[in-house]
Amino acid sequence: EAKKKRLYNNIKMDTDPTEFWEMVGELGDGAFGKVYKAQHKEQKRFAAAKLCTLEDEENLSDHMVEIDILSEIKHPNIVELYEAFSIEDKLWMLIEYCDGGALDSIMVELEKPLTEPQIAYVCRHMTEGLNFLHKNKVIHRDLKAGNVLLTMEGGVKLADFGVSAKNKHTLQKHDTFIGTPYWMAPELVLCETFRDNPYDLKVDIWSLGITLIELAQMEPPNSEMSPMRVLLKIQKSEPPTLDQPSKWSKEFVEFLKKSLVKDPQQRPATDVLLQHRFINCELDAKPIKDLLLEYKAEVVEE
Ligand SMILES: COc1ccc(Nc2ncnc(-c3cccnc3Nc3cc(NC(=O)c4cccc(C(F)(F)F)c4)ccc3C)n2)cc1
Repeated sequence: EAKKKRLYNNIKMDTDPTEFWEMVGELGDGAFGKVYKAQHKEQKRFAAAKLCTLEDEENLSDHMVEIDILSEIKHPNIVELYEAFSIEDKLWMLIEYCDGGALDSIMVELEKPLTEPQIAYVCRHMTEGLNFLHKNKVIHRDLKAGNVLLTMEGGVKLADFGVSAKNKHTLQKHDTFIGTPYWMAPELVLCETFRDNPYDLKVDIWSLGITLIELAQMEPPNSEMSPMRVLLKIQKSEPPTLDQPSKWSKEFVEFLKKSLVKDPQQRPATDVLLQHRFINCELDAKPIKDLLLEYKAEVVEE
């Protein structure tokens, strides 16, 4: 009963969020349900509001895990949960609104990849966020540019919009859902039934490396292949590399070589990567803020 009590103390029960928040736009209508842009009636701050209609007890507990994680994980490089409401069979989650949007949409809109200074800045903050998640025994499991949000003042926030978001805690029951395979670590591909493996947080280190290649080339490696073919390729091939290594600094090439190691035991943890010279230096927000100004100009033009 205590656990149930704890689970519910992060949620305002039998309260309608529209008492406090005004829905001012729509952000998405995906597998996860409807997502609105909302503004607090008093504080005027913005939020992304996800409405989940609860089918059954099971998916309520799934949403609870997500709320539980986001309630205990407060870090500048992880999206912040402002508050959650439950009313009848509806569950609302209000997340800090990141006005830059997701990194993959920015590259698609601008039709170009990121520059190395932009990649180094994003990589530093993604690694800080991952480090915090891992210290709290949370595995992301679906790291990719589409799950990285930016803010106009240069904030970089890890998010998770995937349906796999529910199975985050290592103690979660085995999830049957396979995440997007392109970013998947070899050991995850090898034995999909892999569970409670001590190195399982190392899967995020591999996906971080794949995400950096995605930021440099707009697509992850093997994106031209079908998801099924990719699973086999990841498992039997050497780790992927940048298409044109000579175009990039040796620090970047070396950072990738470290994160994309097939054996999870040999793959470095986040605290080791944070010491690497590719990201352990003065990183300026300006390149990312310039990228966002370009992006906003582009979007306004349309
Ligand atoms: C289309 O243009 C835009 C412009 C701005 C934004 N900004 C924005 N800012 C914040 N959230 C969102 C968002 C968009 C679509 C769906 N969900 C969004 N946020 C959100 C995220 C979550 N959950 C997580 O991100 C999450 C879940 C589990 C674990 C984790 C993590 F491991 F990262 F901590 C993160 C829950 C509820 C919501 C509303 N979108 C998005 C698209």
